[in-house]
Amino acid sequence: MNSLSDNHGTDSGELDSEDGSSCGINMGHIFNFRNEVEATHRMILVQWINGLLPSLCLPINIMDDELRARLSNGYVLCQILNKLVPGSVSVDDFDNSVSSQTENVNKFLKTMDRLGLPHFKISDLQKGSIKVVVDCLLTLRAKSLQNCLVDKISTSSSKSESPRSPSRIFCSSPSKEPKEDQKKLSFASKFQRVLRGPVTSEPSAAPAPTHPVDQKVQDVFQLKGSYADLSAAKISEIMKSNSLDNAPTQSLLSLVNGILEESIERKNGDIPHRLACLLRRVVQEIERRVSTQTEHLRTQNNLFKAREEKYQSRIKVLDALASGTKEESEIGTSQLQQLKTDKTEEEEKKKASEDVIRLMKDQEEKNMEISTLKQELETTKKLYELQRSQLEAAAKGAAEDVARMMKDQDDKNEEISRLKQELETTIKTYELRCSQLEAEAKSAKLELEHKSKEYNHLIEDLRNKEASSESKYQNWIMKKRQYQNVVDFQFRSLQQLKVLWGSIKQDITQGQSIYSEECNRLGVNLKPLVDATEKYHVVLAENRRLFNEVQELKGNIRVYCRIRPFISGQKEKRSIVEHIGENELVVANPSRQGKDAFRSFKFNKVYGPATTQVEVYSDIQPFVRSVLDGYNVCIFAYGQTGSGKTYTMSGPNNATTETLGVNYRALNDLFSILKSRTSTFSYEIGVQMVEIYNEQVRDLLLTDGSPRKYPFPRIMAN
Ligand SMILES: Nc1ncnc2c1ncn2[C@@H]1O[C@H](COP(=O)(O)OP(=O)(O)OP(=O)(O)O)[C@@H](O)[C@H]1O
Repeated sequence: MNSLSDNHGTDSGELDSEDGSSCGINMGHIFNFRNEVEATHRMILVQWINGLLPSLCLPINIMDDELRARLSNGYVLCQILNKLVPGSVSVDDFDNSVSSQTENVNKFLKTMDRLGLPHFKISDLQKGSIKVVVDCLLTLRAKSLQNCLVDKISTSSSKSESPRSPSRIFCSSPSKEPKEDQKKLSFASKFQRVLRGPVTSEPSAAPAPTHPVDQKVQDVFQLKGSYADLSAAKISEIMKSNSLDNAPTQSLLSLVNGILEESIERKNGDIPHRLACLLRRVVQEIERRVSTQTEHLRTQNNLFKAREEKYQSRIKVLDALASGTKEESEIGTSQLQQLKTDKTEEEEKKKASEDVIRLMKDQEEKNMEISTLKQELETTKKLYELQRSQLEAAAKGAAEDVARMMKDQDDKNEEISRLKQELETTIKTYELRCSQLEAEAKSAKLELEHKSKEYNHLIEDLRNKEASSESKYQNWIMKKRQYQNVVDFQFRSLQQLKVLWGSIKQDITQGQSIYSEECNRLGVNLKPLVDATEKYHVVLAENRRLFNEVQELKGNIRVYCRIRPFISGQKEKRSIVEHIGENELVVANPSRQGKDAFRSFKFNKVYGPATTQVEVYSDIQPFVRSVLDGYNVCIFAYGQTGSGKTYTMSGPNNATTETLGVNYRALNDLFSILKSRTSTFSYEIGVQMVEIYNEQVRDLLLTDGSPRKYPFPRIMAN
């Protein structure tokens, strides 16, 4: 790409597609086109900066990163402003520190803001879009070029403009040097007038150039000397013609740069009026071309976007069709292959047309083609508008179809995924169930085999049992016969027993009659015995009566006296017993003399110290029998302490059969006689034990809490 006009012609040719449905432009070409435009803008900017600051020597094909590096310190930006309006920005010596660079950039941006020019952000200069920076500087360039020309024109044509009129926007600080301050104000005024000037250039409607004038323009472009030497008539002739319209943009830029460089080299900043007019005309032409091409590029860009969207939608449709059923996939694949083939052919065609167009690039024919292309461009524009509307409608419909198909496809995919999940779940469940059933079948099979074996064993057992049952049956038959024989034998024996029982019964009957006869005979014999027994009881009662009468005759109250022996520790000398008789006891009274020195006492019987317990009880025993015959008997001992009462009645401690006292012996006799009379008499025996002490009678057997002292609640009297 050598110039803007070249781009214009080339791109217009490329955008002429065969029809709206199959345009042969790919996305890579669109991006290349954009990059080429941006590269062109960068080249214009670099040329402009190199013109202002020749010492920089920026390469014409500078890349974004390098341009960013050169501008990021802000020093170059401030230098550009100072070059356009000297002293507008105060810049210190170049300092590589970040703060100094940021300060320089801020100064530049503030100045741009004061001038009402578009500016960028510091971040754009550091890592953002360099395009924003380039556009800003190109705007500054365009403004400065156009309005400086206007200023020059107005300055040269009318020297009456007041130097005091400019705004004080650039006077950030009061200057101590009046001349310098006045100079700054003058340039600020010029710049402000520049900003107030027309921005858009008037479109050129010139007809095709005539050949002689074009030759003059070529001469101007190829001028090696000073532009100031150009005659006013020549410039006027160029201005009046439309030769500038057909001139290459690069040539126009070279013309402008040449005039500006010459003006700078002359250092007085003055540009002849005619050159200023020429410059303005050239700049207007350049701006018109830039504007036209920008609009054209925007249109093409939109067209490319529409076609891109269309292709994207078609690709999506084909992808959707490809992801559908197998047949649709094959059809979509074939269509996609066909489309790719078409695209390849179109690309080849496009490359071929590019080659043809490049070969047909001729500087002489280019001017003619531009006018033709303009008309074609208009036609193409209309066609493109029409196609775009059609494509937009088709794209909209296709987008809706695609959206609907995609939605359907999504629904189908969701349904398929859901069905797949259900199928997987069912398969897993089926497999699990199959495994369970297999396991159950295996276990059932094993169980059946086990049961079959058991049944076989049972059948074997049953067969064995059947055999044994048969043998048992035979045994039972044999036993039955044996039992039958036994029963027959027993029946015969029973018959014999019956016969025997009859004979025995007869014998018993005979025995009974004999027994009754004997009983009668015994009764007859027993009667004298009964009479004798009755007589015996009478005799016995008489005997008891006589016995008790004897006892009464002996005396109802009998007093016996027992003299105990000396016990260990007692001295025999001190005994007062002088004589012990059968019924008499004589004791001495040492306090008396004469016949009163001895006293004699009479008793039923007197027992001496050597008398045994048996001898004492022998005189008491008859009273025990009287008790059982119904007489009241009382036996009690009387005497002073230690005289031997307890010994006589109970016996000593650890008494033996020989030494037992009267009480034990009386009870033994009592129960003995009672036992002998059991067949004839019934007795009830009760026991009461009392104590008489200090004329108080106490019941010693009461344990129920009732008072022990006499009178007692119940005294059993037998
Ligand atoms: N006939 C006897 N032969 C041998 N020892 C006897 C005889 N009579 C009593 N004694 C002895 O004399 C002591 C006193 O006897 P015992 O306790 O019977 O007297 P007591 O009259 O019951 O006295 P208390 O009135 O004080 O109870 C006892 O040691 C007892 O063994």
